[in-house]
Amino acid sequence: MSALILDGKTLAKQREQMLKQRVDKLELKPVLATILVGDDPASATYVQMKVNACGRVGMGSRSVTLPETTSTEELLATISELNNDPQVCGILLQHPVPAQIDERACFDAISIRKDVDGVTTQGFGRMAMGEQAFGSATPAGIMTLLDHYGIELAGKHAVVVGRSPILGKPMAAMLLNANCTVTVCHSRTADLADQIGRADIVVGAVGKPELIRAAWIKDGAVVVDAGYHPGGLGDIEKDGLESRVSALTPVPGGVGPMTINALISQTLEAAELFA
Ligand SMILES: NC(=O)C1=CN([C@@H]2O[C@H](COP(=O)(O)OP(=O)(O)OC[C@H]3O[C@@H](n4cnc5c(N)ncnc54)[C@H](OP(=O)(O)O)[C@@H]3O)[C@@H](O)[C@H]2O)C=CC1
Ligand SMILES: Nc1nc(=O)c2c([nH]1)NC[C@@H]1CN(c3ccc(C(=O)N[C@@H](CCC(=O)O)C(=O)O)cc3)C=[N+]21
Repeated sequence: MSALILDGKTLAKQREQMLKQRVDKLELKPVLATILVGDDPASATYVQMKVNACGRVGMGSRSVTLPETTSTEELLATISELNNDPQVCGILLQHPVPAQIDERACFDAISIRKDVDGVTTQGFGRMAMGEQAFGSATPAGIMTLLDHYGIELAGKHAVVVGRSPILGKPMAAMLLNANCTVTVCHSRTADLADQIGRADIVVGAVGKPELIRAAWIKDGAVVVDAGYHPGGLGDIEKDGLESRVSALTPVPGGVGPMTINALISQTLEAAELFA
């Protein structure tokens, strides 16, 4: 057996063609506002990738950059301006923000209609309850990828490793909504290897290079790796996996491009729904 490669890079490109056609039909071009606080080079690169993706599908973007010393109040004021700007359809606040800022308060200040990155408490709650909401971009992108490749979810045991507000937790809720039986593991999980060994679907969202060992994963599983570390390593060790699992996301070229695609796709939806 050779694993099906869940090629997010190619799927994101295909979906951009469709998005472009939808953008071209709109009278006003949708604008995504990006907010980058501080000067972390990796964050700046990610934000630039999002801005570039907007450009490729014909959407506009507005990049706000704030200094490392920004206070919560200053960031809240910026968000409030963007909430009130009728040209702006979506707001992305790049995580993480500097430590002096109350990130949760700032995420939650984003208008629910403009929360195209799915970071607000209200958006999370609505998504978890199955109401209309924009999902958190990374797990939403993963769900689109799994759906595109026809990966069956109902009745499957999914093990999500990580419970962060924008990745692990919403991922677990989305898989639950798709009728998986979901286990969520985290840093206090006592028997990670055993939990992973029971998974039909494994999602690595830990942020530690190859913490999840290939040997823990059972034959035929679906392996989704959200991690990305220097040297092209993910959160999941891939040695020997390709010949014995049923499907696998590459790193890079798997989850990352789908995250960006989910963000711009939800920005367009916001424009179509609310502009
Ligand atoms: N491709 C993409 O678009 C994106 C990729 N990422 C990547 O995904 C990964 C996770 O990101 P993010 O969720 O933001 O990270 P966080 O650091 O916010 O969360 C990491 C999670 O992993 C858990 N964890 C840490 N150590 C262990 C351990 N030894 N055993 C089990 N669980 C552990 C933590 O548990 P606890 O809660 O107990 O502390 C926490 O819930 C990173 O590699 C990041 O780069 C992130 C966002 C987008
Ligand atoms: N509010 C918020 N929302 C986010 O969605 C968010 C965030 N903050 N903070 C940081 C993480 C990280 N993130 C990535 C997006 C794309 C790639 C991506 O496309 N990576 C390429 C590789 C890129 C390269 O080569 O450097 C790939 O995996 O193929 C990676 C990581 C979104 N994040």
